[in-house]
Amino acid sequence: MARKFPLFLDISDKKIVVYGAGRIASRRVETLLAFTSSLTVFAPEASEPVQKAWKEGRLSYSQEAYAPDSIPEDAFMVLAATDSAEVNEAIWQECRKKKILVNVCSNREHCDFQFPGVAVNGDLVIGINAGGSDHHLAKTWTDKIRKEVFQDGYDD
Ligand SMILES: C[C@@]1(CC(=O)O)C2=NC(=C\c3[nH]c(c(CCC(=O)O)c3CC(=O)O)Cc3[nH]c(c(CC(=O)O)c3CCC(=O)O)/C=C3\N/C(=C\2)[C@@H](CCC(=O)O)[C@]3(C)CC(=O)O)/[C@H]1CCC(=O)O
Ligand SMILES: NC(=O)c1ccc[n+]([C@@H]2O[C@H](COP(=O)([O-])OP(=O)(O)OC[C@H]3O[C@@H](n4cnc5c(N)ncnc54)[C@H](O)[C@@H]3O)[C@@H](O)[C@H]2O)c1
Repeated sequence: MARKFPLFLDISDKKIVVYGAGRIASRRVETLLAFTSSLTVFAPEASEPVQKAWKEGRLSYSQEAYAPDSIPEDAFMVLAATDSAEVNEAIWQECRKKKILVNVCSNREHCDFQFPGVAVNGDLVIGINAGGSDHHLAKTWTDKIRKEVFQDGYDD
């Protein structure tokens, strides 16, 4: 796979739609909430952290499964993160048709962009990507960098 270019986007006022609210979607929602409050989550069942964020008014949540041809035309970015590869593929197809940026967590070939490991501390934002072929490498470096960022990282 081609090496990916890190792009630091202002997504604070962009509409982002996430399908799924399980382990993977919740991890990604938590990351995104550090950058935007314009997030809508669709899933029949939502994890505790997603429900909590919803009750706190930090995101919108609809307890609905993905329905064909329902993705908002004005969505800037969509994450297909359900536990059904078929549903994720259908979301991918619809986004391609509507020219919406899409990430499919179950198929790295169907990602306009890959979701990075992220470490944030104030204005410092570090995104990690290992190309998609070694998820453990991405996780190892994300864990390492997060530790560094939260220690006194300014000492040399
Ligand atoms: C960085 C991070 C961000 C995040 O997810 O938040 C991330 N994956 C993380 C962890 C992780 N991923 C997987 C496991 C279980 C591994 C195991 O058990 O062996 C673990 C470990 C865990 O979860 O602990 C499995 C997996 N991952 C992908 C597929 C599908 C495929 O490869 O086709 C499958 C098989 C699913 C299945 O079996 O169906 C695909 C992608 N995962 C990506 C990102 C994208 C770029 C990756 C890169 O940089 O190289 C990419 C390519 C596309 C995308 O989704 O954007 C996060 C680490 C940071 C953190 O932990 O915070
Ligand atoms: N990219 C990654 O880093 C990574 C890592 C591990 C697994 N995965 C992939 O992620 C998928 C999801 O894993 P998980 O652990 O989050 O699953 P999970 O079982 O914790 O959550 C699944 C979620 O999908 C929702 N859902 C199911 N059908 C839906 C539909 N039709 N419309 C909307 N939402 C729907 C459920 O309500 C639930 O919220 C796995 O199947 C695997 O393919 C990706």
